[in-house]
Amino acid sequence: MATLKLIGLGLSKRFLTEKAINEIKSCDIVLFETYTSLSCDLTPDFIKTLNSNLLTVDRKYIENNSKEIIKLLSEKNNVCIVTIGDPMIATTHVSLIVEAKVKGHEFVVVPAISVHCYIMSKSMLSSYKFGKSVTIAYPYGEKIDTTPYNVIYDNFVRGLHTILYLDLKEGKAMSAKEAIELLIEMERIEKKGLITDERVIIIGQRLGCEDEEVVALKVKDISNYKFKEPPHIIVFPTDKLHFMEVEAIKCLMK
Ligand SMILES: C[S@@+](CC[C@H](N)C(=O)[O-])C[C@H]1O[C@@H](n2cnc3c(N)ncnc32)[C@H](O)[C@@H]1O
Repeated sequence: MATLKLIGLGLSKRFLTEKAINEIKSCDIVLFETYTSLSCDLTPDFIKTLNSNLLTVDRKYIENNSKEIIKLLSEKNNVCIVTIGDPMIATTHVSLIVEAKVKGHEFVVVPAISVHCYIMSKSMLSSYKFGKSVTIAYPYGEKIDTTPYNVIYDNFVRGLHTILYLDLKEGKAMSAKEAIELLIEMERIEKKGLITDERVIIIGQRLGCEDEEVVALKVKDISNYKFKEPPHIIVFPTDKLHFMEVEAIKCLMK
């Protein structure tokens, strides 16, 4: 019997906890999954300085190789899967824990600062008023899936804010500008009046890094705004704002 550990790294080196460092050092095998998020400085080379027995793994490895991971555990290796951000927020590794537990292994989850709570905090909006989150994905061929638009709309009319994660596909991270262009396309299809020139959204760029930036912008000003390199995340606020939320957004306006 061995232990499967899901370890969160936080957003950057500055947010790596002592607990995560000690757990990584104690693993027999470290699998660094690099496909659910990205960081300015948490690289495989850096994690190797904590534990040299590291393998960088992609979605295919994690999703198709659960047998390999269970085999490593059966050979009495403590296996650690390390993830940027929190290992359980907007990632899907829980099935590995369930499989390991069924086979008689132990598990440990090491939480970490997630981009989800980081942007909630930096947006200064009421944490009680966030609805379902959604990912804006690159279109599949010509087809634009308007699910994100409808999730935002449902939250919006219920007085709830929406966190928008942006797609990460084959190493390419979607920018806030690309995401807004897709939402404008979705508005052309759905026509519910959600995405207008005057609508204000909040954009977090490179959160947790030295050069992070959180700004509120009107949709009409996005095309001329000089964004930093991704990763980016968006908060789409409802228009049913508390007066203090109105003031908070003014503090972020460019
Ligand atoms: C699917 S979420 C994974 C979240 C991760 N499990 C966590 O808890 O932080 C990844 C997306 O969040 C956003 N993101 C992640 N890190 C970010 C950062 N440091 N700054 C801005 N956005 C970020 C990007 O849109 C990225 O594609």
